[in-house]
Amino acid sequence: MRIINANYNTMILNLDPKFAPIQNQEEIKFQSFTFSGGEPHIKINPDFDVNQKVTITHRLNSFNDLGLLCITVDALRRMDVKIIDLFIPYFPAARQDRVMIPGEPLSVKVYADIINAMQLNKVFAFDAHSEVTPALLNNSTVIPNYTFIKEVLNKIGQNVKLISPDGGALKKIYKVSEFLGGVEVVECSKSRDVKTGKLSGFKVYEEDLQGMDCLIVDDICDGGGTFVGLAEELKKKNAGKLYLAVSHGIFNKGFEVLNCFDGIFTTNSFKDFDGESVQVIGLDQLV
Ligand SMILES: O=P(O)(O)OC[C@H]1O[C@@H](O)[C@H](O)[C@@H]1O
Repeated sequence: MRIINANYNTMILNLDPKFAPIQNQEEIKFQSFTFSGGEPHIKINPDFDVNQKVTITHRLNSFNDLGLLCITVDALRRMDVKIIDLFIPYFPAARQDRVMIPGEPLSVKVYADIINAMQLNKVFAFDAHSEVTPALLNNSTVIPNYTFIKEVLNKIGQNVKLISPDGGALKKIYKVSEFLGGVEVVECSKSRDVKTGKLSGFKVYEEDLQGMDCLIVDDICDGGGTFVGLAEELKKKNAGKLYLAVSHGIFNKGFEVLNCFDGIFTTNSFKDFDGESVQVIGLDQLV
């Protein structure tokens, strides 16, 4: 999947310069800062041809990040830039894609509505949690996790089974398997207590894994409970080495809780990692 279309001249505006997922493309210079009242501000260097397409790349992990994006698009429009694309590595609130109990928001729609109001040319999102995100977003393209998982297999070897943690992930994992030339998939399911939302159990739909190495593939690792629980079930079925590959690494409980894994892989879509127990495949290698 390529965000840059060779038919256009494209300038990149990396709102988080450390992130820089698109390489070898000319960048627009800017200064951004926060006013003492807390409002974000940006000054874009006008020294570029506004008839080119501008692709903004930005981690939208908070409403402050969204605020900076909104004023950036406004500034570009006022400079007369007509074609603006956006690359969102981790779509915010993508998991809040349904209202479970009255009183909750449909947060993913709130973010999508705000982005739609900017009337962007194209919006790219990396491995959005469910099909709800692209359904709500205008002109959107989801960049799948295929090349990420391919890179992971390049590191751990091809002789693994792909593990889908739950029914929701099944459609995606079969596409990954097809992309990788038919790597075998093991289907699993997880159940939650309806009232508390807590995980209550896992099923692995294979009798005996016979020492085979297993790679669990999912979009997000948050606390890690899903993967620790599933790892226990896989071990009960005689799995060999266990690996975990998640597109978006939140890891809010750290890596100690995940020490049942022989290797953990993620991207820098959500944050950067420094000397931690995870192997990071940067999005600059994947998009
Ligand atoms: O178990 P933790 O890591 O907290 O949550 C991650 C899981 O929760 C889901 O939304 C994700 O798709 C993943 O399956």
